[in-house]
Amino acid sequence: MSAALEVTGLGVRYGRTWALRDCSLAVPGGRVAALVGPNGAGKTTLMHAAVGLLRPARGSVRLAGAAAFVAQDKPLYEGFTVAEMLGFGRRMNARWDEAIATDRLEGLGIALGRKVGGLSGGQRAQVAVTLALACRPDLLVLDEPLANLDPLARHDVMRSIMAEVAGRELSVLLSSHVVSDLEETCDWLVVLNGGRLQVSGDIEELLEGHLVLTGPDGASAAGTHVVGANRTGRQVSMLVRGAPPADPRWRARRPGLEELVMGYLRSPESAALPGLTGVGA
Ligand SMILES: Nc1ncnc2c1ncn2[C@@H]1O[C@H](COP(=O)(O)OP(=O)(O)OP(=O)(O)O)[C@@H](O)[C@H]1O
Repeated sequence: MSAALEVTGLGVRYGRTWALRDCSLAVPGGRVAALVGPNGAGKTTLMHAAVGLLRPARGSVRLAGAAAFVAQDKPLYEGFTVAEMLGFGRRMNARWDEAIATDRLEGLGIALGRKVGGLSGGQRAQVAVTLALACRPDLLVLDEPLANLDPLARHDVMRSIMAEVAGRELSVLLSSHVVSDLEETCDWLVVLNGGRLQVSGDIEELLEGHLVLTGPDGASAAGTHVVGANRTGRQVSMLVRGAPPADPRWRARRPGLEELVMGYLRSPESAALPGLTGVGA
């Protein structure tokens, strides 16, 4: 399948400060891509550039179709009813599909007559996602859709997004600070750190292409690519890419998604991008 989103040599700056530099990535169609990184990494900036809300200083963005964007603060009119929000969406979007919106809200048990201001955080997130889906996007871009939601609501929102991806030709790019929320749902990982792209790839291939090694300080790491290392007393724990080193004192296991992300974020100079050995595109 061709790329749902292709970003080439992207550079964005606010005044004199570069928020994104030399960012190139491609998210294949039909994927749910997680965009993670610390505060100020450039996630919102990348999303804004992807959906055309800002013009990059350098590089280009290519989308396979139409994109819909849900901003971080889920802008909804407090005084409107849900039905009035749908009316607003209908008037603003030529591609609007009313049945998508009403069926989804009915399935979620959100009555059209409810005032937006009286909805819970989870219900507001669901209404915002519904408004975006009713525009029949090919790419749904969600900036921290799970922020301020309790664990149950986070799970419900992610599960409902998964159901949409399974039911139609849709790709999703969503940012989050809580990596554990993404593990079940996302199959593509993009890590940004300090305005630079560190990781872009298929999550399964990334996890299979890395190992966590633990062993005594002084064990040789020759023959492997070290992403980052942690020392506790005389023990060393390392995230490595590719084959394990020959030294038999190492114990090796596969990393979890959070360990992989943390390993890269702690070592901003490391990168796992298509074309590097041991990492799938
Ligand atoms: N409108 C703006 N004017 C000036 N600087 C900005 C503006 N928007 C973002 N920045 C800066 O650009 C950098 C990237 O910001 P961005 O909001 O894209 O990061 P983020 O990864 O989404 O952060 P967070 O996780 O905190 O939402 C930061 O250093 C931020 O201060």
